[in-house]
Amino acid sequence: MTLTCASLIEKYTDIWRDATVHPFLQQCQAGTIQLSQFNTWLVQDYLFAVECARMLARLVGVAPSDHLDILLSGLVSIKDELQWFQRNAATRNLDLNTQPQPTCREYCHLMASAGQQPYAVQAVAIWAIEAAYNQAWRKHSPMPEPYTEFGDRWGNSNFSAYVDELARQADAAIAVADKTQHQAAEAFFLDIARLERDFWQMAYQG
Ligand SMILES: Cc1ncc(C[n+]2csc(CCO)c2C)c(N)n1
Repeated sequence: MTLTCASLIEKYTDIWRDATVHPFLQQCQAGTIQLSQFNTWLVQDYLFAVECARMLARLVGVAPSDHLDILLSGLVSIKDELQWFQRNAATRNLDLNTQPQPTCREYCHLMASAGQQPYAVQAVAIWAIEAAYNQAWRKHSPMPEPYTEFGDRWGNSNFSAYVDELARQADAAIAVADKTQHQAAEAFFLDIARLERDFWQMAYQG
């Protein structure tokens, strides 16, 4: 089977479901999530997003020029998103100057390590990270207040279109990559799916 972003989701249906369906999200939707659980997620996801911005910036350094437009639009969104996290944390009196928990730290290390990979592998990895979030929030939408803005941020159709573009670019890069790169891309996909599940679980444990 030709390796594509869609084929990875198809091959690993159960793993992908566990990455995108979790009691944390279900209880946000039911309005029963505890404040400490939600706040843990918010702070740790901010720390994660900072490292994701660095990963995306490294990708800009190695991407073919016709892939830059999409990647740069992602960087602009992250700029906005980091400020949004900061505003949200201030409203909730949360300190963003916090240590990452082990799962967050492991995920950040994985993103840093992607920098040593060829462009095609990095392109699959960034797609998987963004696609997991897009699908997770979409699968649990609509979110009631006060979580509506969170669901809208990552479940909205503009963000879905961005994720589709990332998949298209990753597919184009992987189509001309060798077997070693295919294997590395698949390994990153699996690590990302596992860490997405663990990240929800980390927040759930408060
Ligand atoms: C655990 C976790 N996984 C994926 C994302 C998705 N994501 C990472 S940075 C960013 C900003 C705009 O592209 C988005 C949406 C996340 N936030 N947290």
